[in-house]
Amino acid sequence: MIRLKKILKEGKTIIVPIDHPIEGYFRELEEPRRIVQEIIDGGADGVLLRRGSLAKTYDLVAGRLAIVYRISGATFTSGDMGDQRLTSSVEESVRYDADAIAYTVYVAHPKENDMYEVFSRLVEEAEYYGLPVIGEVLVWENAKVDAFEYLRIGVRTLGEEGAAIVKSGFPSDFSLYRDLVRYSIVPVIAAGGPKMDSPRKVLEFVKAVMDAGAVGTCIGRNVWQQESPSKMIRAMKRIVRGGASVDEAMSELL
Ligand SMILES: O=C[C@H](O)COP(=O)(O)O
Repeated sequence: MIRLKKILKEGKTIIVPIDHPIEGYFRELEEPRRIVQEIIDGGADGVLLRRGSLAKTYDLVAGRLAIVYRISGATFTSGDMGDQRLTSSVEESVRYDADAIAYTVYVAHPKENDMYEVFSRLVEEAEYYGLPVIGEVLVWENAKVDAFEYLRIGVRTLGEEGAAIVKSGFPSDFSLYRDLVRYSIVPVIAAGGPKMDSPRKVLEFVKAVMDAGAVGTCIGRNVWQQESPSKMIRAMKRIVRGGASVDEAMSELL
């Protein structure tokens, strides 16, 4: 699969998502071109984005970053981020030259099975075009469940249903993350989350997920909410691609 190789170069990847505006107001995303240029300068492998930001930045992205086209979403203002709907199609993704599509399933949500059904249909359709599907699994925030077990089952289910890569959230007990990755039958990349206390914490997190067997990261806010997103990406790359220590990677932030 040529498209997948553009994303998983030598088996590792750094994808930076900027698909957030549906989920709230983010000052840093006021100028998508500025952030995309930072992502390119940092040397990331791909950018994950929606229709509007892609249209605004296509000339920058083309030939420089793999396009991971986000085709699911739920608005923050709807009050239920877990109620993911399809926002595009395989056909449009191919027309936009996407290298992969990304779809999210919220496990423990009352509509979980509907989301899996849509996911499976997308895989079936995307396979025809050689378009990899990245499945994301998150636990619905209103569910009172054992997040680890739900994530582990979700990660495996997405792989069983044909995800090329699974992007996963984390159990609160991080030591269980390795077990979650081990149960997956496809490569796992780490989701990010709200901004951490310091750049070092971000790099410690990247180191921990790589040590636990992830093949890369799909981290947004903790990249583009830094003073220099491109430097942060370079530091992350030292760990993801070079196996550097956190201290070594920190030198990129000076
Ligand atoms: O698709 C990815 C999400 O928008 C998460 O990004 P984040 O690292 O800011 O949580």
